Amino acid sequence: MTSDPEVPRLRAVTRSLAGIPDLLSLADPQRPMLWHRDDRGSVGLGEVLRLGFRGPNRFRDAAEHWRRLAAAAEIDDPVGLPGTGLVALGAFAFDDRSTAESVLVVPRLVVARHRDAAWITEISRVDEAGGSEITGVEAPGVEVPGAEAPGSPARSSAPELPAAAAPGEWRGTAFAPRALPHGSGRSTRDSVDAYISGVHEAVERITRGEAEKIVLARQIEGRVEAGADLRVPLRRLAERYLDCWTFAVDGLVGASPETLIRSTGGAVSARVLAGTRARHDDDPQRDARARAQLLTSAKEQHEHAFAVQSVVTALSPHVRDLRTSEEPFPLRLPNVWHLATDLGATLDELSSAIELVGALHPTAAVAGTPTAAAVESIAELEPFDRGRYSGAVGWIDAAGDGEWVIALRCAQLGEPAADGSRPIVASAGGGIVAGSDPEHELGETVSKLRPITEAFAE
Ligand SMILES: C=C(O[C@H]1C=CC=C(C(=O)O)[C@@H]1O)C(=O)O
Repeated sequence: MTSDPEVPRLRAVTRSLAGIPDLLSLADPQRPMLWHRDDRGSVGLGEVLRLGFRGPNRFRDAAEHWRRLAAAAEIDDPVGLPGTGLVALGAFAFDDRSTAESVLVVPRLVVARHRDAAWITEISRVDEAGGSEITGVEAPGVEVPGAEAPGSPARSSAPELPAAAAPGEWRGTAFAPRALPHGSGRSTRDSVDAYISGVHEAVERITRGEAEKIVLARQIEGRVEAGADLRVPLRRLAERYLDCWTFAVDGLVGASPETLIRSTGGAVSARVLAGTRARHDDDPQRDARARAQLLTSAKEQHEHAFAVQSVVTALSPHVRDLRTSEEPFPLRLPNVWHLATDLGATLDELSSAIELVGALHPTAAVAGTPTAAAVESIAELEPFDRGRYSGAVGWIDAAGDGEWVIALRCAQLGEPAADGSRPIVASAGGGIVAGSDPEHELGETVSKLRPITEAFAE
């Protein structure tokens, strides 16, 4: 711990839990904060600190701020696993010019598990309670069911495992193509037409040699009723998309299959996806054909290779012993097949997970190749600000370890209107390369939107 007058001093107290809690049931029904995959994850409750960043330096500024915050923090953490002690969950915008804020949120309480280990962390501001002696925990000395204090310093009492909020209402959300933003100057009738004409234009740009790959997206929108229990769609995502990270951070909810970077104790890994075919669960032969087509399509392999190369190039200066799976493999999700490549490496320097995210973003899986030309084309051809869609979402701890995925298969909730209902916008896109067919690409976005449209259905 160091003293840095410019950052708030936080205190984090972590204790093991004797049992494994059901994380999802603990989440706030209206403002869930969640990071979850299979037998791993965490739920955040309340907010101790929110840091906002914008512009081209948002990753660098966030990494620097977090480093100072972590250095100044008092951490009482006998558990000592990645994600114990001080943590923040975060979501970053895709574009440098986005009006959407990139955030790091430090929850007041974190309940987490990693396989058979579970813990609870309580975080408080030292300065607010007037000195380093504060415990930041309620009812000091009270023995809390389910929480142990293994050999902890005397001044820390065990954080209290909260009760799950009672189940709330869920009546579903219907989505429709998003209305074109007012004054977008488009001659097209609606956002689906705008997407189709955008794909045509992207293919023309690629044919003229202005780029090799451009990832174009479209949006759909709906409203979530006042008081709706968002744990319902989150649980559906978590139970259905077992190979994905289900997340909820500052109103960004989804289940992403693409690990941008996982960095724990010097080991780094990533999963690159690009190349897609719709699944056909009801027709096994058709499904097998879709899988075979994906694996043998020169166009899909080409599109995938761009994405892998972009990650290898961006990661190489920060790691050694970089290895990739030999050939792209088919990743089966409930809605789509993807071509996937896993990467592993050893961290070569003291880069935090957010610094690695900043080095990698935007990969060719969400922007295209070459990056600058692709990002410009996206800004010109998509009639909306992507916000945090195709940005990064994940968590970081005081050691700089963390897990970050590309914000895909997701939707952003807005602030409540006068009647309490909240707007929600879901986005999905695909890589356009030479020879891409606009109707096929549109169909691919429908498949990629399924996790959200189905999770939010009645
Ligand atoms: C841009 C998206 O997916 C990317 C990730 C996997 C496969 C992709 C593709 O095949 O085009 C995209 O690059 C999205 O889901 O919105």
